[in-house]
Amino acid sequence: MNARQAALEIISNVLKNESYLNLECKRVLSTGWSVEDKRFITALANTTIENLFRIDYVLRQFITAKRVHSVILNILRLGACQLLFFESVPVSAAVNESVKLAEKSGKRQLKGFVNAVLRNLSKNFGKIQYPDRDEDPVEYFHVFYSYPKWLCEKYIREYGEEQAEQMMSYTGDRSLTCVRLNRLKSDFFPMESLPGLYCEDAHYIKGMTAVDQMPEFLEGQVAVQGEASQVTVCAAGIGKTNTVFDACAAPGGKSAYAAWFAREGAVVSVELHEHRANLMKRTFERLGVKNAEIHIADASKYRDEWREAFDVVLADVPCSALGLLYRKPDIKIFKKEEDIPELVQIQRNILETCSSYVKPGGTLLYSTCTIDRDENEENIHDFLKRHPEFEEDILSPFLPGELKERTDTGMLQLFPHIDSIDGFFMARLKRI
Ligand SMILES: C[S@@+](CC[C@H](N)C(=O)[O-])C[C@H]1O[C@@H](n2cnc3c(N)ncnc32)[C@H](O)[C@@H]1O
Repeated sequence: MNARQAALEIISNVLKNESYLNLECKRVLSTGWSVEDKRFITALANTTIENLFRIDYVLRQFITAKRVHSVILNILRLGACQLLFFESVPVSAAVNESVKLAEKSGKRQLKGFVNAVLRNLSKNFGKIQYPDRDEDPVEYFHVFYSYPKWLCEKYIREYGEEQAEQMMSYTGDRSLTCVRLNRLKSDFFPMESLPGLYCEDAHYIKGMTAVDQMPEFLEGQVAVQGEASQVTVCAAGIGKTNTVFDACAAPGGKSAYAAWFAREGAVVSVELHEHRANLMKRTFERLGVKNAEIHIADASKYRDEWREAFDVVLADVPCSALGLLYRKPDIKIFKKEEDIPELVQIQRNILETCSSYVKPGGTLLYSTCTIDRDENEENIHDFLKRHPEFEEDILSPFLPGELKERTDTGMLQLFPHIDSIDGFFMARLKRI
């Protein structure tokens, strides 16, 4: 298998099975590729998925056939992606390798078609038409930034055109991976890195294609954890002897960090799905977490044994993950507007149940990795209206570094294009 065949397998599986792009990349890249190949395959698969609506829009200007076989369409998508976004790939390589890919995929008879479409595209770059931005900004954003129309409408409505465009055009630096120093195993960061933007324990490693193969990862000195997720745990203000309840805990990133803060206390980590709870068990073993106990359970179902038992309750609820779109572009393709009301209901049920586990005087930290007012601020307003025993607790004393300046309330919405980290939301509530 060559690099383009690998990219074809990745995007075909993602688009056909709605499987996660990062997991498909990991699976296909797990065997015998050079570092250069890994980088190229990852970049090609990611860029194609990230720009899928735009690539399809451009291709439609060069395809006259009514229907195109799915394998050929995916080959054309990869070819067009190289022509549009990969300056380092010569036009001849993008076209010829796509033609070869058609043959290798058993579609010899369509080699001429692939050649004609891509050659035509390469000769007519200047004539590619995009929707008119002034006439139809939603259509323009949808095509140009490859965002689903419902989300373009929502962000323009809620944030205005200028900020919506900044949100959609942000890509971050894909060569950096954020990891956390695991102080349970090491007092100093064991490898070359760039410092975190806000958190003391956050470090960025450059150009690493498989962090989970590094000895420092396998030995548990570092944990792969985005900086926004680390900020969320800091925002909970967990003390050394605290008892902590983590309602939606797998794969265990926040629980493991909480276990360090509460190193003379205890953590209860609840997860609905057994296979994800197993991932968390392995995370804890690797990181040397000994004070966290795993329960496979539905956090929205009340358990009397946990009533008013915890100093800190983390409710890092399942969400639409819109704050991760800049680095997980497959979410843009598959997330539907209709998914949100159901998520809101799940989030409210979990928040409702888990709030009763907070001791009087204790803290409830609600968080999501999304930018959606219904799942974030609206859930908190609804909760506070019905629970006078809770009040917003000012976040800034608990936030690291410059984030202290980002809010003067108990809530904070982070934005990738403003804060250069994932678009998390957090709300800190105190039980009176
Ligand atoms: C956003 S992820 C949590 C990430 C985790 N807190 C971390 O930092 O690694 C949400 C998790 O909640 C789990 N989940 C979904 N519904 C749940 C429920 N009703 N009770 C408990 N866990 C649930 C999902 O399986 C998923 O693992």
